[in-house]
Amino acid sequence: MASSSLSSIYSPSSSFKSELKSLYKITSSHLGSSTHSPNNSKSRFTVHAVAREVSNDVVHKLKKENVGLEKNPNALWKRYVDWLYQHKELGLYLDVSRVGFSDEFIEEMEPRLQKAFKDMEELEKGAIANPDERRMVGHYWLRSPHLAPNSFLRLQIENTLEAVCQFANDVVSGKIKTPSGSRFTQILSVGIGGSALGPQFVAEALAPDNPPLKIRFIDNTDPAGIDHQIAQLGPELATTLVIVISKSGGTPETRNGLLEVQKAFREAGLIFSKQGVAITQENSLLDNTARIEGWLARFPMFDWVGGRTSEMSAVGLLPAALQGIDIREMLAGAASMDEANRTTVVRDNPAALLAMCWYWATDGVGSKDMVVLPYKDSLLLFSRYLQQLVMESLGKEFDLDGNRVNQGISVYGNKGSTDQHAYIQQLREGVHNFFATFIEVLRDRPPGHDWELEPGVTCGDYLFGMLQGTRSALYSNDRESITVTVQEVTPRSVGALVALYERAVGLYASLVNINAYHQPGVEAGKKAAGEVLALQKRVLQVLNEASCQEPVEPLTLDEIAHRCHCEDDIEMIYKIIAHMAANDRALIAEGSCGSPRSIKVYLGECNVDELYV
Ligand SMILES: O=P(O)(O)OC[C@H]1O[C@](O)(CO)[C@@H](O)[C@@H]1O
Repeated sequence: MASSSLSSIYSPSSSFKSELKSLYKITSSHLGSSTHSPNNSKSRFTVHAVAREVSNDVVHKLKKENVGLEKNPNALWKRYVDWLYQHKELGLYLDVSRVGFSDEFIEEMEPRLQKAFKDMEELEKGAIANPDERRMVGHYWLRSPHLAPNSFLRLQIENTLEAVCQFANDVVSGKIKTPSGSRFTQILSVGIGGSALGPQFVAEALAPDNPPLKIRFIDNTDPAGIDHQIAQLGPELATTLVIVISKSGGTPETRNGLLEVQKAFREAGLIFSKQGVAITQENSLLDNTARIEGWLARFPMFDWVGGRTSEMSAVGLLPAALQGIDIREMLAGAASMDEANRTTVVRDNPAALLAMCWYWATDGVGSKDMVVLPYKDSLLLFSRYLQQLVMESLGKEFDLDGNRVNQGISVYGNKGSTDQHAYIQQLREGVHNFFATFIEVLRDRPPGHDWELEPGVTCGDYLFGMLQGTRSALYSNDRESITVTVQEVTPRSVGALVALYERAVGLYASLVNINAYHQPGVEAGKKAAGEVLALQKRVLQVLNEASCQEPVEPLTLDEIAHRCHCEDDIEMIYKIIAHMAANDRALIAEGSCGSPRSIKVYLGECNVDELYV
């Protein structure tokens, strides 16, 4: 695992380090001050107060015995080399040396990790790994179809990939044209959550400067946001391929986005169906709509692929291919990473190393947040992508045995070094409630484009220095970090990163005994939103009746609540009225929204048709 060639790259005695001292306040305040002082209470690794006894008894005990992170440079260098994971073919390294796990902890975790490997093996063989929804979990087959548990699934995957490639080629080459006979120039992707975050991340990371088709996203039900995207397209709406992505085919935000886009098409005199593509489960509402309306194309989303792990399905592959991104390379990178992650030797398994470090750092109960800091602009959206992957997978109320555990790990981050000028101050010196993950990219620019902005120093050297400096600065103050290094941002390395984190999440879920593949908590918010909209309809009906009277009868909030038989919902009724008034859909006859008890409301128009509904 240890690479001798890396030692020169990462040499702790590099003279460049001293030059960095002047670069950044936080960095300069500590570099060189690395004396180990086990009795110094400031450097003690304190156990987070909320660590519970559920699954973290081992880590809790071991951390208490651990008096501080290793600070001796020689011992640290040894730890670095001993634990460095390298995937030669992918050019990917994983450094966990700045996480303070002890040998005893490794020993204690070994059987748990072996159990997690076994769970993963069963999952890959087609076990019902999502017991609540009685579903298989097959995102790993998407990049290795031969591993699918039967030939039907294998063919489904292969045929879909073939269809995606064919369709993308035909659109890019101009064989498939717009109704007016010109080439497609833009993609408008409509989807939310896992049906948006992967494509957004990959577009930002990999789309060339001048892609064959440029991509835009509608990932919300914010009317102003939708208007903005459509306005930005302007006359190019006529050459826009609209890809509507929804696994369930019934997500309200996505449906609204579609209806808004279809309206824009009608107003522009365009035929939506000739430019619309659906990616969804067979026979979903969206699938049936697309089929009945005769959309340009439909691609399947499989029951056994979750939204947040769908980047290697048609969801991620079609938009990527249309932007000229080599999707077979993405798949190959993911497949190689999966292969590496199948070893049961923990040290050689990067996903297991990540899961183990998360367990250590968060006491196995999410007591610390994961701050993800890619030092590369094109990887900006990686942290956002990981936020859903990790939090929707691990944030669970109950474990697999029905115990209330309230698990999860919070994820946030944007990019370095930008964030150094925003919140790194708190990370180094403030509340100690996180561990960091640095994502490092060794290649700064394509070959032949670099130049020295100072003698011997390039712009990329500064970025490198900021990363190394921040890592050191955090560590010297007992803040743990993981570093994932890739040579370059390529389709292959991006595929590998996606696969690495998908597997780490799956293994961690086994360690803490939860179902990573369902999301029951999301339903509560969706249900409540539905109830608000139902209440709004009743309020409108009551207001309409009063507004149709001669003379019009403005109503107080109490009167509205009473007539709706919803006295307990008066606060929500007030919010509905305030929202409608702000959008000129309800008129305030007396008082103002600032003093709820004073207002009297009516509708500007009486709708007789609605009176007896
Ligand atoms: O692809 P769909 O079915 O529209 O769902 C979008 C997102 O909504 C969620 O179901 C959560 O509400 C996510 O898991 C999913 O990625």
